[in-house]
Amino acid sequence: MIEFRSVTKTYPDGTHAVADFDLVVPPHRTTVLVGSSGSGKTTLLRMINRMVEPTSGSIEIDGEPVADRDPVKLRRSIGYVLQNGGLLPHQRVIDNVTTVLRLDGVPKAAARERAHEVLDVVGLDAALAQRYPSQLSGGQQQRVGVARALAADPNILLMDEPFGAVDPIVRAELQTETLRLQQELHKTVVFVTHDIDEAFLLGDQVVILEKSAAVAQIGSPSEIIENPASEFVASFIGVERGARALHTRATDQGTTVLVDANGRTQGVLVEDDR
Ligand SMILES: Nc1ncnc2c1ncn2[C@@H]1O[C@H](COP(=O)(O)OP(=O)(O)OP(=O)(O)O)[C@@H](O)[C@H]1O
Repeated sequence: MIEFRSVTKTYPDGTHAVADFDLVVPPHRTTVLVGSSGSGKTTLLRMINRMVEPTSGSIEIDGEPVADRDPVKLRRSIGYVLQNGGLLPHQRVIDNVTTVLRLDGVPKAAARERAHEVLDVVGLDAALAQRYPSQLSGGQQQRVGVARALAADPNILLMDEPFGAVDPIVRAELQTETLRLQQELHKTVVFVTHDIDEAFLLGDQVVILEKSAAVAQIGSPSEIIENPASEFVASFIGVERGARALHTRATDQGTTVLVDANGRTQGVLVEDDR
């Protein structure tokens, strides 16, 4: 479990990135922080692994303040995936993936074996291990980024807009892959995005943020869609737009279909006991 208690972050230039933030991140689930640009998502994420220090308040992992941990060891114990993969361009894929293991003192052969294992887990062909990052597609680079984050088998995985830089088709593929991985691995994932559809797809718990990381609503996707806490949330999740605003329409065949705000039929209404 990760817990934020009354956390604030004011950058030296006076920007209030985070003001009095509280959150419990449950273990083995995916928590998604979603909000517009500048709402403080990245700052929150980076305070978990001490890449950013809070101005006040505390962050605890399983009851222990991260401030009491050695920052370097803490960082190595937490998986971190960045938007552009964050891969070292002059190192082959295999060496990118083994970096943290080697720093942790794992012998070379064992580290390589583990790297091949995680590359397989994220669905990458073993032949790609010898390539340099620039010889991979954007989607493949992101998979390597995930493999590298998983190599040391951390309990916690931080993902900062990991699919922001790939095209919509690859993005959808990587999202599906993330859901599959999480069903297998049950990590405690904190995922940052500005895309509400991605948040609803991946999040067990979704945290909608306004300016300075003010919490607009926390809940499961169903809870938020069924009961938006404010006008801001309703508008942010697009209650009146697209696929979130479904209307029933009777067809000539006597069935009832659901039609979205653009007039496109999205499905058939089926009565059942669920
Ligand atoms: N090192 C810094 N120095 C000063 N201000 C900063 C620094 N890093 C971030 N900020 C400011 O803090 C606020 C929150 O930034 P942050 O990157 O956490 O937001 P975000 O929600 O992740 O945004 P985005 O989606 O654009 O990445 C912004 O106003 C930003 O300009």
